[in-house]
Amino acid sequence: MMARRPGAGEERPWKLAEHARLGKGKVVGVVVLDGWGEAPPDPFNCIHVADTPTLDALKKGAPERWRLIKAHGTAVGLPTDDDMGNSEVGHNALGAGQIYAQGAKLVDLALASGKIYEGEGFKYIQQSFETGTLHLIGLLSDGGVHSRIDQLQLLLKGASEHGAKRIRVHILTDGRDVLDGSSVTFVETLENDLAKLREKGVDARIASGGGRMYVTMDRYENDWQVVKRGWDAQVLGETPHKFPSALEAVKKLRDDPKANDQYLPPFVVLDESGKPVGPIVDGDAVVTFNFRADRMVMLAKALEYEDFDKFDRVRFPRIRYAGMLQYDGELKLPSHYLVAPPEIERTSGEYLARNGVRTYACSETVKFGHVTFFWNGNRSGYFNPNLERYEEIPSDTGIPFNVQPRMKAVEVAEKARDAILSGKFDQVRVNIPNADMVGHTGDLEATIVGCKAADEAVKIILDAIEQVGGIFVVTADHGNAEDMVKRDKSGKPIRDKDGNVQPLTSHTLNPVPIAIGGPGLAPGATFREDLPDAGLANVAATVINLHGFEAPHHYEPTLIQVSPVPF
Ligand SMILES: O=C(O)[C@H](O)COP(=O)(O)O
Ligand SMILES: [Mn+2]
Ligand SMILES: [Mn+2]
Repeated sequence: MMARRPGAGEERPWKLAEHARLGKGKVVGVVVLDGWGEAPPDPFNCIHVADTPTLDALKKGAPERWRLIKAHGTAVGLPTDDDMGNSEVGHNALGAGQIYAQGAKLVDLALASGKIYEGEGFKYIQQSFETGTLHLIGLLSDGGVHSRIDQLQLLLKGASEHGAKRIRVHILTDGRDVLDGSSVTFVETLENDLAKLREKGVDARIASGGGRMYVTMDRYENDWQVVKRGWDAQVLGETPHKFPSALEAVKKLRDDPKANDQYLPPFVVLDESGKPVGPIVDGDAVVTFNFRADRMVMLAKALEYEDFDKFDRVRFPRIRYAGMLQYDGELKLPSHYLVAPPEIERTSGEYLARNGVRTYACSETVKFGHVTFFWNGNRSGYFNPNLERYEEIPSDTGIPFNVQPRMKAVEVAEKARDAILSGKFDQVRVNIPNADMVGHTGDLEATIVGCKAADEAVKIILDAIEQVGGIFVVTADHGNAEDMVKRDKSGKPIRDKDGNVQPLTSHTLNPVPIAIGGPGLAPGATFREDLPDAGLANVAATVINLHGFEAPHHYEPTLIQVSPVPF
């Protein structure tokens, strides 16, 4: 159910009413376990296999304070209930307390109605079509987390019908939100579409490519070299790997036994005379066709900012650039975009800041923006710098996360512990990344180690909450590590003729747990039983209650009830 939003003219005070039964002044620890879903026990359920005494105790210890909530599909604003959850929509829902139609859906609607071609962003890039090339850069898969190939197909068709005569696609192979190895089929599909466009007289080709985790799609400024590798291929047309076609590139590069879609090296496609077919030059138009923000912001900065010192761009072409969406509402980046992003407003972070609640948020780099930027409705920065402190622990760079599966979980938890014990904060919020980041590698052994580290991190935080008489909320943003194998329709792992299974690197459709507790929680506070379909968006009202306030009326309802406890 979409939240009821206040209508025009309806008064919308920022001051929150005091909760009738829950007091103020307790420290509330909010832990988001990234990629931690609930699934039946199974050898491919790494959370089940891992030693996780802290989370097990929450589940078994107080059944009236542990439950499951929905974290995928329409419950988090995605187009359908076949869409797995992800960090962006998950943290948006957790922080905003309301369900917004998300980027994937907004782009679907704009493409279906044709409104995308009437908007300012498209009209802006269209000015380059007469003399320049239209470049489309983004993730090539049907994962639906950052982009969708069917949207790219519609955009290619629509752009050519609206005047684009020369189109170059710069692909990023996936293997993370979809199965490893599927890149070959996606490239074949795209090559077919481009061939059809060529038959219609449009000069359309794939110009460059690379694996998303090694080329372009870094996030939160963890490693600018990733973006530079993409820049060299997409803008300069210069990479060590050169091929006559993208299909050949992907097939040949995958021949290396260590290769996978996520980490394919960058390549460019050459024409018959040995020249790159599509470097980006003055007068061209560029669209980054991912709808999701986090892994496009860095490239958007490189494409848009005149002043830029993150790497040597060598050439800074004068282009017309538009994002599929505007990726950062605070930075207004990029300034041109094809589809207006969801206007996520009146988030719990803003309400709490305006009601004097002091907040500390922390994660390591690869998830830092999740508990800050996504949590606050895709808004970077503080609501009130005097009340908020956001701290980032640098993530490991240059290695896949199965190499160091404990990641910085304990370091993040120790920062949270110190913040809890300091007495300076009312809310201490963290994201613990392991189950997700290691789960995405498809390495089961490493994921089990990662889940154990995440459990240890939770214990450190719960111990600190115990010490200060506080309250905890432990939940997750979507599933991942609880199901690590490709299954058939009946749920059985699919085995090839040698008995091997294929690891599932993506998120899942599973619900996630939420647990509340701590010495500061009112004895009569338990989960309600009248909200069987509750999802992540119900968490914000819950957290606001635990700070001693009633939640705003237009929020999804709180998960808790408080019965008076007789003396
Ligand atoms: O960007 C990624 O790492 C994956 O596509 C999605 O993972 P996340 O939604 O947990 O960030
Ligand atoms: Mn996540
Ligand atoms: Mn993930």
